[in-house]
Amino acid sequence: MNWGEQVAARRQRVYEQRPLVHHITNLVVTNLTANVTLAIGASPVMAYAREEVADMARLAQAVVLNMGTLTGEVVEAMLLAGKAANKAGIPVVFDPVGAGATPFRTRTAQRIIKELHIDILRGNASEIASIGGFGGHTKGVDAAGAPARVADMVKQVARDLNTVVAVTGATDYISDGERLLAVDNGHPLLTLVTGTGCSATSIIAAFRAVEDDGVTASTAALAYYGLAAERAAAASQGPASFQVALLDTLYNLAGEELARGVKIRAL
Ligand SMILES: Nc1ncnc2c1ncn2[C@@H]1O[C@H](COP(=O)(O)OP(=O)(O)O)[C@@H](O)[C@H]1O
Ligand SMILES: Cc1ncsc1CCOP(=O)(O)O
Ligand SMILES: [Mg+2]
Repeated sequence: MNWGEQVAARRQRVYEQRPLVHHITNLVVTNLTANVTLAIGASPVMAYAREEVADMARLAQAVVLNMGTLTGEVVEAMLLAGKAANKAGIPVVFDPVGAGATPFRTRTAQRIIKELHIDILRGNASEIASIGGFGGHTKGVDAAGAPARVADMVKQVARDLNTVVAVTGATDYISDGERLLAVDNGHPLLTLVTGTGCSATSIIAAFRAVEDDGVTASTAALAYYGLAAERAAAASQGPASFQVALLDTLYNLAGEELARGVKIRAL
């Protein structure tokens, strides 16, 4: 099977299996990421209370931990959910939003990675640079300083942390420390809608729920998402119509059309 066919097959699996994705996410993107998860055929649930996060995580087929609007209570909830998921063998996908911007965020990202088994770490280049000790700085939640050779950094951080790392940007890079893949799909309008990185993480989690290999799941999810963005941009006048078109395109994009449009390179 070529990459295009593999992407279409994973997208079809999500649609058929409708995995439940438990999110502990941020106040900004809660609605968008729930709708993105529904549009691709999966099922979102957002639950934050320390009293229930472990139970909810055990019901899910994947867990998203997203530290976008962090509080002390959210950190405790993420650790409880993550530990329950780890114990039950449910994949955990971590989005370290804003790591490198403040000491609290950087410290929390390190703590989550240390105390939990993270299946996939997805962030922008400066968030991952900060976690991996590659310097750089994060401007709020947006990528700012990052090393020149992002691809090398991704592979090195994946190796150091013994996990799958997916770094997004104009080109996305995915590695488990051995394999290294690049995805060239995407559109600059994605940077003008808040929550599009968080949505990438949600789609990766849904794909990981139906695909045990984290590199394949992340690569397929990002190619599908990036191609949907290209198609949506072609039918949009600006960020607002783009956000609406993106949900519609994610819902409709599948099969041959998806398989033909993906741009994936092995490095
Ligand atoms: N300049 C760009 N051109 C095309 N696609 C992009 C560009 N920048 C980011 N993307 C895409 O936008 C999505 C969100 O990525 P990114 O902006 O890096 O995340 P975050 O919002 O967490 O910083 C990803 O799917 C990525 O491929
Ligand atoms: C703007 C903002 N502030 C805290 S979380 C958040 C959303 C970040 O979403 P994304 O990383 O997907 O752009
Ligand atoms: Mg982000």
